[in-house]
Amino acid sequence: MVNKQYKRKIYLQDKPRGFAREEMLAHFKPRMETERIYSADALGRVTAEPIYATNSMPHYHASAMDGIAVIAEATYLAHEQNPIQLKRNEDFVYVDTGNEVPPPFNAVIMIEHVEEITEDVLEIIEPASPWQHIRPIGEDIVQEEMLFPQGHIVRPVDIGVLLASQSTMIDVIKKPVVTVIPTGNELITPYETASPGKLIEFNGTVISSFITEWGGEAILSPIVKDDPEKIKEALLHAANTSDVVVINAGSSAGSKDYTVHIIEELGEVFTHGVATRPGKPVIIGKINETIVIGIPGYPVSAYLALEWFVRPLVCKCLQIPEPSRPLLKVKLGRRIVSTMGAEDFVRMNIGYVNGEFIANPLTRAAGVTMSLVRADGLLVVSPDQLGFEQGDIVEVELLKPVEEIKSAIVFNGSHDLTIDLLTSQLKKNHVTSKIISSHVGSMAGIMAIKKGEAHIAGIHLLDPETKQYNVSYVQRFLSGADVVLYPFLKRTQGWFLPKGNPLQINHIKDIAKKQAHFVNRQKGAGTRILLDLLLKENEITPDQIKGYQREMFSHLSVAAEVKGNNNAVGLGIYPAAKAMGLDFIPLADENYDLLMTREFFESDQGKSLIEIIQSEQFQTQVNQIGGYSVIKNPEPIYF
Ligand SMILES: Nc1nc2c(c(=O)[nH]1)N[C@H]1C(S)=C(S)[C@@H](COP(=O)(O)OP(=O)(O)OC[C@H]3O[C@@H](n4cnc5c(N)ncnc54)[C@H](O)[C@@H]3O)O[C@H]1N2
Ligand code: MOO
Repeated sequence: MVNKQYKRKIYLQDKPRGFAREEMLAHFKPRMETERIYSADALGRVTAEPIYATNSMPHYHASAMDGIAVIAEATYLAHEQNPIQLKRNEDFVYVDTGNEVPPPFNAVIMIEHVEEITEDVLEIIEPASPWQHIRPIGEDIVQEEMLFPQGHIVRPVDIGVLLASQSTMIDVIKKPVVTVIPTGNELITPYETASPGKLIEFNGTVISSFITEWGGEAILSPIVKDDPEKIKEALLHAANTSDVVVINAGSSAGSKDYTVHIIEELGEVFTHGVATRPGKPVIIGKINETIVIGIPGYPVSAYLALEWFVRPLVCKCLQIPEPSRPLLKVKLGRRIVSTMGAEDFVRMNIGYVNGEFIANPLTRAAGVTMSLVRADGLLVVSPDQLGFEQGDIVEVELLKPVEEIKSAIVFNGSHDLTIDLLTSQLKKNHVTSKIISSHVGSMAGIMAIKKGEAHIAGIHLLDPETKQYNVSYVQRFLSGADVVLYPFLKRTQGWFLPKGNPLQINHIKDIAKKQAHFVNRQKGAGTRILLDLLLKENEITPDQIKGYQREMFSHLSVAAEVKGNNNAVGLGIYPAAKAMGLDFIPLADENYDLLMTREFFESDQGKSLIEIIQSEQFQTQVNQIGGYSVIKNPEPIYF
């Protein structure tokens, strides 16, 4: 059968997110079904009815101590001058904690308060009051007492109470069924071999995991190809078997983005496009009584849209309020620009430096999943705002616990593989410590220290005049600041070449001559400064270097780029070349040092870091990488 032609839809709406959500919720009539389940399996489930205790706890009078059960009235005359003797089985019985206190006994005396005359005769010198050290029936739970109202989310302690009172089965709200359909001709499973143009399908599993975490029952459909008939079939089946359907990708304006037309054909579409960045191309519609949501393919957009639109539906089904995140006031380390008319969601790194929470935006690219892994918070810029200035105090939604953010060491500047080793060693020695690093290049690292945004910066900046590393830069840019330069590593810089060096590059002049594709680093990176110096020394201008304008942000990304292109060449450190299996021609040894605020250097965290750096274990690990040597017990340089 020939597929019906669907016209490419180019103009998306810019509907306010709140409006789209309310409109969607108004259309959604949850099934309100309940089910009876074992209390032992009820973790995280929502009670459908008030729950009453089936039995009391304790369900008999129980001794609260190890000792003897007595009749209180028979002990009243006991005192130091008038010890009373008690006969076993007549006046007392031995009881342990939790044993029944049998009638007619009505009090317990702790074993350490009795004197043993013989095994069967004891003496006491203090009276017991009625019911002392006894847990009476129902002390904890009384039969028929209401344990939980309806709408209660069952926690581990709640399960204890349910079982203790023999309320072994309870009625809970049925989990809403959410079917997740990943679409796209280009998608393969993570277990297949990847090749250019083939994308690994992971959104489906992430989306399903979110739904499970929120209390829904996720059904992940197999990948559906960009074929209108196949999509229609999958949507119809899902709509018939679910409360909510999430269809991923194909939501935008691409030539194969049919989803919106198909939903329109099978039901109705309320929204196509919301006024948010990212996350704009969202589709919201309905097939019969099932809400269908098309969420954008880009992972960050997808997960945000899922939280905006699918979570409210799950919560509505479960009749629970939507949780909100804690907020934290932070100072902005950088200016944030936002588009007028759209709500902006900016992933933020937050550091606690010099007693202040400083937040900096992470990449805004919607395809960078690591940004969500790394983000400490989310800054929401409302549609009527053009953004914020550096230094503004703003409120961010927290994605991580504030204690974790507060105890993190903020590392900035140039990236080095040994920093990852340092991070893991620190984590091993001090479980509560961690290093969060953003790789912005040496110069930006110096600036971050200057602005109070980082505790440490890794720097390797060659002064073209003195041919010395780092010191003159710190003097120039941080004069008067209370900082310490800790000499850390010597590492080998050199040319990155595809295996076998196909273009036979042996010198910087060869790069220009042979028109090799050079993979450059960003301005301010130490490696870039080295390159610019080499160009100058050899009287080569940047326009003679192909690829000079395009900048990468780390040694590893340069190496990855060189690996993929036989005409490419890059400049960087040996371990990155080794990691990617490239050829490497050494050029120079450089100093990679750690610039720290003096406050951090002298703090306990600073001291443990230095201790790790100077440990034999760490130095052996670093030597094993190759191309490195850690400087042993250097003199810190104060400015
Ligand atoms: N001309 C225009 N192009 C695009 C627009 C636009 O307004 N005009 N919007 C852009 C925005 S914003 C987004 S977001 C995306 C949304 O695209 P789709 O929802 O149609 O998704 P695809 O194009 O199929 O995929 C985009 C991208 O997402 C990743 N992806 C998709 N599915 C999965 C999956 N199951 N697992 C993991 N990753 C997935 C993948 O990287 C795709 O390349 O459109 C822009 N274009
Ligand atoms: O709106 Mo898209 O969802 O930026 O990535």
